[in-house]
Amino acid sequence: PKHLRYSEELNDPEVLAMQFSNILQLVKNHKCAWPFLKPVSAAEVPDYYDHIKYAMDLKTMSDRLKARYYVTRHLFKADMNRIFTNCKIYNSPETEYYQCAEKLEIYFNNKMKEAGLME
Ligand SMILES: COc1cccc2onc(N)c12
Repeated sequence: PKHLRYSEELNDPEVLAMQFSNILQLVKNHKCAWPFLKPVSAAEVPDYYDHIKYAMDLKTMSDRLKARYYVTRHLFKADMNRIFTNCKIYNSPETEYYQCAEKLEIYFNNKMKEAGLME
């Protein structure tokens, strides 16, 4: 029956890539995604890379997706969560950046749950 997700389909890299692509597109289109669309500029934020050793952004994630890097949901989640944790390390809670990270994280987790990728 269609509702049964056979093991190979759950882990099929092609199926996962499609799901990650759909979720990544939705996240990029969220109104709170704007601070995270591209790498933080060292020119605009000179001390950023003194604080943040493992930077991540949504453009880099798109490049990694295209390069077939995301072969498991753990790898995809790890990069997305890095975006949120970096933002909460560098920015204080009352900033728009921090509050965008919180809202985008809730949205991301809901989309992952809807796709059955959050167990
Ligand atoms: C344009 O994004 C930024 C500008 C300035 C500081 C920042 O911390 N985290 C960010 N995404 C960020």
